[in-house]
Amino acid sequence: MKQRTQPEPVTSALLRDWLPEHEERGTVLVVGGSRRVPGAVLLSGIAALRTGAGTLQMATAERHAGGLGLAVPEALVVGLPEASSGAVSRDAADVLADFVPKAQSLVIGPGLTDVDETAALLERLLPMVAPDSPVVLDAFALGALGTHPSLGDPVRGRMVLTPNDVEAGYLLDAEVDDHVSAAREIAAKHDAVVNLMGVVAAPDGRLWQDSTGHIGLSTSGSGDVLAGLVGGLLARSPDLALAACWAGHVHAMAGQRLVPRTGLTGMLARELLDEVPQVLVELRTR
Ligand SMILES: NC(=O)C1=CN([C@@H]2O[C@H](COP(=O)(O)OP(=O)(O)OC[C@H]3O[C@@H](n4cnc5c(N)ncnc54)[C@H](O)[C@@H]3O)[C@@H](O)[C@H]2O)[C@@H](O)CC1
Ligand SMILES: Nc1ncnc2c1ncn2[C@@H]1O[C@H](COP(=O)(O)OP(=O)(O)O)[C@@H](O)[C@H]1O
Repeated sequence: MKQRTQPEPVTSALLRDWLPEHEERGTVLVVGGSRRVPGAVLLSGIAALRTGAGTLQMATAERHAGGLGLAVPEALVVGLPEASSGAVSRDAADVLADFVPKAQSLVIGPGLTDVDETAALLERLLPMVAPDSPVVLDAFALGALGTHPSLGDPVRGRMVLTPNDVEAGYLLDAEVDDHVSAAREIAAKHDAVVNLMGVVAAPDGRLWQDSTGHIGLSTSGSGDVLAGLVGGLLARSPDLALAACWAGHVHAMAGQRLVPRTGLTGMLARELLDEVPQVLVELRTR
């Protein structure tokens, strides 16, 4: 396929034709959280429910699993062993072996906080993923992939990466000077669809740029919400580029609408979760 030089703009019209109509809603498994950042996996999990997960499973450090279950009664929660650092331990793979192969889409990374434990965990988890299930990698899962690129081999062609600029730097092992070329390089290097700050790149050269969005989206937890939005869409349609463009657009539209109302607060991430359904309704009916 001829490589695009200029990204195609993401528009509501383009996306509306893409919105996955079939309501087959699968199971989304979110793996994340830690002693230090227990809420990240919750933000991703609720976001996945908002965009399409029929069944949500959240796997996180044992000490927080009960609280998650109360916060999201619709979800199944899995308690995972912790490493001494408080991060989810690589031994969590023993517990997750019962869940990973059955998930229609997976989101791994939000709230994981130790790159060595995360890399060792991914090394065992990714080969377990069902052959046609896509995987969203975010946060420390991206740092792990950046330092050990071969971790992605078992799911090559089935990954969506949602890096921020720091994570993109690890994935490239270089400075990020512009989002278009960085997204394109990461997509080619890791054979993955990438959503980097509103630029979506596919390994086959397709490229989109979303002019929506707002600086206010750069706030704690916002990336966890984005990763969950992608995971929920992937439970409805295995089209990686669709999920990355749609999730990014909904995330950006919600942020653009919220910031004037809420200001640049540090609680935008949870407000995004409540804004998403309204944005989806609007996009469908435009
Ligand atoms: N208040 C916070 O700091 C929050 C942090 N969150 C989560 O907490 C975790 C840590 O986030 P921070 O922003 O503090 O992370 P850092 O600012 O320490 O690092 C940012 C990213 O760089 C990469 N990285 C850092 N050190 C690395 C290393 N030694 N080798 C390879 N890659 C490395 C990781 O992918 C990491 O996600 C992430 O899972 C993130 O999702 C968010 O969920 C929300 C709240
Ligand atoms: N200035 C911006 N314009 C548009 N989108 C943004 C902007 N800042 C952040 N975002 C979006 O929000 C996401 C999360 O931002 P980030 O600062 O990485 O939050 P987190 O620390 O939770 O990962 C980014 O991946 C990007 O999609």
